[in-house]
Amino acid sequence: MLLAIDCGNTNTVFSIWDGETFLCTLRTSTHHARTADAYFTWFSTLINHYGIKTDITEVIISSTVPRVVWNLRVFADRFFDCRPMVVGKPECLLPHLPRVDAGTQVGPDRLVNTAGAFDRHGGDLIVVDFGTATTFDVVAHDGAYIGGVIAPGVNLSLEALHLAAAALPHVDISQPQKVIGTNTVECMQSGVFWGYVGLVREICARIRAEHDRPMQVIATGGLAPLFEQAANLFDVFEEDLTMHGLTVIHRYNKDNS
Ligand SMILES: Nc1ncnc2c1ncn2[C@@H]1O[C@H](COP(=O)(O)OP(=O)(O)O)[C@@H](O)[C@H]1O
Ligand SMILES: CC(C)(COP(=O)(O)O)[C@@H](O)C(=O)NCCC(=O)O
Ligand SMILES: [K+]
Repeated sequence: MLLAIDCGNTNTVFSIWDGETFLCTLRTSTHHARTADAYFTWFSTLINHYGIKTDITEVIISSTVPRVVWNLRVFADRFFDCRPMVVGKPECLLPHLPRVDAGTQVGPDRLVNTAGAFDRHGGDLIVVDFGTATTFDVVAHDGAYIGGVIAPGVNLSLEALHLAAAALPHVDISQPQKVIGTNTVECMQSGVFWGYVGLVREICARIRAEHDRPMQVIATGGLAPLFEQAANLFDVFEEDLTMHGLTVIHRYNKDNS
């Protein structure tokens, strides 16, 4: 069995893949100081709690936070007796090489999303991932990542208002009923929510105009469903896209090693 680990700047997600389905998905906050032993204590507690029978022999990691990789490597080595594949490292092959400026480091999560989306939908895609940042990954007709857009994340934008302005409270995102807010919280939610709808629409339209081939928009990330309900922004929402991409890259490496 494969343990796929997707470490974002806010959360780290672990999924167990038995070759056909994900047996479970577990989420913890990202902390670079968390030790391999701490990961295992947390992981084994939840696995036992859910009564999941696991036989993990392989691990693949994608991390947007370079500092956590060392402890995750120790975790894989100590508890599953394996050397993990780490996306972005030279020894981890990609089905399609990114076409970007020389020397550019593409976020591994974006390479993984590209692989996952191409496997399911073929090429000419915009993958929108609502994480700490909101990323738009452009997938060419042949499956290569060819660039994209990085925008501040939804919660980051709300938090920035709170941190920078003394009178603005911490607010959770939700879809306001109206655009014109009649209290501070509604005004903030309106600015971020409807501002975001506009951001996604405009960026996708401009990518489409530059790309000059028809494109599908695939959305992923915890907050995507909120926007899916509000406006016709995406063709598909796939919660497990990043995890699927990790299984695709893992299989590609097995087949080509
Ligand atoms: N289902 C959800 N509902 C509401 N907020 C969520 C949900 N999933 C994630 N978030 C929030 O969205 C932001 C991005 O989370 P996540 O997608 O885990 O980011 P990353 O991949 O960058 O770690 C965080 O602020 C997180 O708390
Ligand atoms: C843009 C990101 C911060 C998004 O990370 P996330 O929101 O998933 O935590 C990450 O993909 C990253 O660090 N990228 C490196 C720069 C690039 O992709 O061009
Ligand atoms: K992500």
